[in-house]
Amino acid sequence: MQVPYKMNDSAVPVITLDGPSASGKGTIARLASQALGFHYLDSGALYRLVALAAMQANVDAHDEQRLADIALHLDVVFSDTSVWLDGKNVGDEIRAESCGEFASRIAHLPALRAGLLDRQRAFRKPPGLVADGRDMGSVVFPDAVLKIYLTASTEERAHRRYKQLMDKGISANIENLLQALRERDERDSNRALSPLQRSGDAKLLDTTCLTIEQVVDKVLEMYAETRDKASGDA
Ligand SMILES: Nc1ncnc2c1ncn2[C@@H]1O[C@H](COP(=O)(O)OP(=O)(O)OP(=O)(O)O)[C@@H](O)[C@H]1O
Ligand SMILES: Nc1ccn([C@H]2C[C@H](O)[C@@H](COP(=O)(O)O)O2)c(=O)n1
Repeated sequence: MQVPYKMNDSAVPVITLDGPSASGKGTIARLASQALGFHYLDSGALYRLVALAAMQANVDAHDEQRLADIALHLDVVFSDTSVWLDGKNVGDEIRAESCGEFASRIAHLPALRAGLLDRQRAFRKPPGLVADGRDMGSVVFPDAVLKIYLTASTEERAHRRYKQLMDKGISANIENLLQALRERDERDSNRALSPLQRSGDAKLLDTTCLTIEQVVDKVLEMYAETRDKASGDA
């Protein structure tokens, strides 16, 4: 397990991107982190890894103690191109819709979320971090210098996911994807703990009509404005 950066965490800038499924959080967070030379945290991947490990061990979605135990003891390595669980490349397996669905069904459990907290915070290392998920700005990094709520219409998100699956040679049906996205949004937004919601201090970025490049530019612009303001205030 990684050792959290302890000296003065608050000196390490964090940009958070929270939002619904298939809004583009992962794509944008990764590209923005590369542009800034920052570290990148895909928090959804951690929930998916717990889901995958649980499915492989036939753990019930209601067995909070065992799921929390899995979360605490995940043997995971992130590389630039993939994710390794117990020494096995599971990059494709965790991206499966079934894995995302199971992750969403277990993500409401308090002990599981608590079990992933330190692991997520350990990604905060100099020179900075871009983190994407559902509760990055509200719970995991409440002192982030820039919080963005990234979204797009449900239809556009379903279209993006459809194209993503087709490009990978996985057959999909747009109506089923729409339905699955609506159910996932509903579940992620209505749980009691750390629900997906735009917090008051998060900037809204609706990407429905924007290209990936335009969204990345917007995020970098917002970060530059935040830094300019901070140096003006100092
Ligand atoms: N602005 C955009 N315009 C067009 N396509 C986009 C845009 N942003 C992202 N995409 C595409 O949409 C798909 C979904 O993006 P991505 O996987 O980054 O979403 P996500 O929010 O991280 O999803 P999840 O929460 O399910 O992990 C990808 O194929 C990505 O290339
Ligand atoms: N910060 C997070 C990240 C993810 N989850 C849960 C809810 C999602 O539906 C699921 C999969 O995430 P994705 O890879 O689609 O971003 O994991 C969460 O509760 N909190």
